[in-house]
Amino acid sequence: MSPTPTSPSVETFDLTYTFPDHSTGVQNISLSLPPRSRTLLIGANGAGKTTLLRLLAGKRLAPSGTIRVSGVDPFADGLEGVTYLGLEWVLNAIVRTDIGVDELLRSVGGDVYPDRRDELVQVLDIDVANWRMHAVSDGERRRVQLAMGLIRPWTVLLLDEITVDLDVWSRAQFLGWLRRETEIRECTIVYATHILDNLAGWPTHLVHMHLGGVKEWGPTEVMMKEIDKEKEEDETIGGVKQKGNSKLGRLVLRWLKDDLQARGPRGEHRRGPEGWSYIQRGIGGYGLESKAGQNSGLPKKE
Ligand SMILES: Nc1ncnc2c1ncn2[C@@H]1O[C@H](COP(=O)(O)OP(=O)(O)OP(=O)(O)O)[C@@H](O)[C@H]1O
Repeated sequence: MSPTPTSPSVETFDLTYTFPDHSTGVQNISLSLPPRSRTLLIGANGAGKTTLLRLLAGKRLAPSGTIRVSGVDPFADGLEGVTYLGLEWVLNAIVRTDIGVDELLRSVGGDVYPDRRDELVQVLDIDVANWRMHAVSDGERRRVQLAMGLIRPWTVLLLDEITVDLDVWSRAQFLGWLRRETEIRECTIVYATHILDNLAGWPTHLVHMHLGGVKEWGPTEVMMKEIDKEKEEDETIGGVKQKGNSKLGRLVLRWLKDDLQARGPRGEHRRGPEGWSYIQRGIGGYGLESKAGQNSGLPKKE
């Protein structure tokens, strides 16, 4: 018999995951995100956000005792109520076929939860009567997909950036709806995103990931303290003056800049007495040096 889920908290205990090719996906992650929290996972490309979300969703096997979602192991117990919306869900072929939105929403429980269906249709501005899925824009298709994924009431929602196609207004409406969900019922959200528009004031918690680990995490107001004290600076990044960014935006830019400096350039080439060598700078191979450059199309010894 599967255990009875408790309140929707998300916890990891010194969680480390190694891919089948022996590279490290995430390492030594300990988090405790309370029920009704809205957590943003922040980190550069390759920091480990998707890997962590997939582990939380029970889609990858974590070492026993390292994850508890609503008090149970999501892989072993296949917890009801956990919704994971990520790339594989977005790529589902059905949403490109000649099918009407009404039929599609019915197929995922629209008639069982009519109030939620109507609310999502309104928030996401979906034309149920006229849209056919083979003839809608990318953003329109994404809105229908979001409605499909969210109609059934979830207790833990794991979102891997899937709002990229939404226009700014629709995304703001959608984020507001997610926020209300955590305010009116017992549910929890973990959201990995690079897009910080309209997110100021949204997250209750921030998790900063770097090279598969969590560098820092905690309630947003604690994490923002450092930036709250500062005067807005005119920092220039990529030749553009960064005036006007939200405090959250400034904090994240600083984190990513520090992370990049700490990691160093990818695949740095170094020329030694025996020719070019290649310094691997990934999670699994940080700082390891090999002679890959000699046979790999990298610059050759002159
Ligand atoms: N199936 C896999 N096998 C081996 N390594 C993988 C696999 N999937 C991802 N990785 C590696 O694990 C690391 C973390 O990847 P992950 O997709 O979790 O990053 P991310 O933070 O979600 O990045 P992004 O912001 O680009 O989506 C990367 O270095 C990636 O190359």
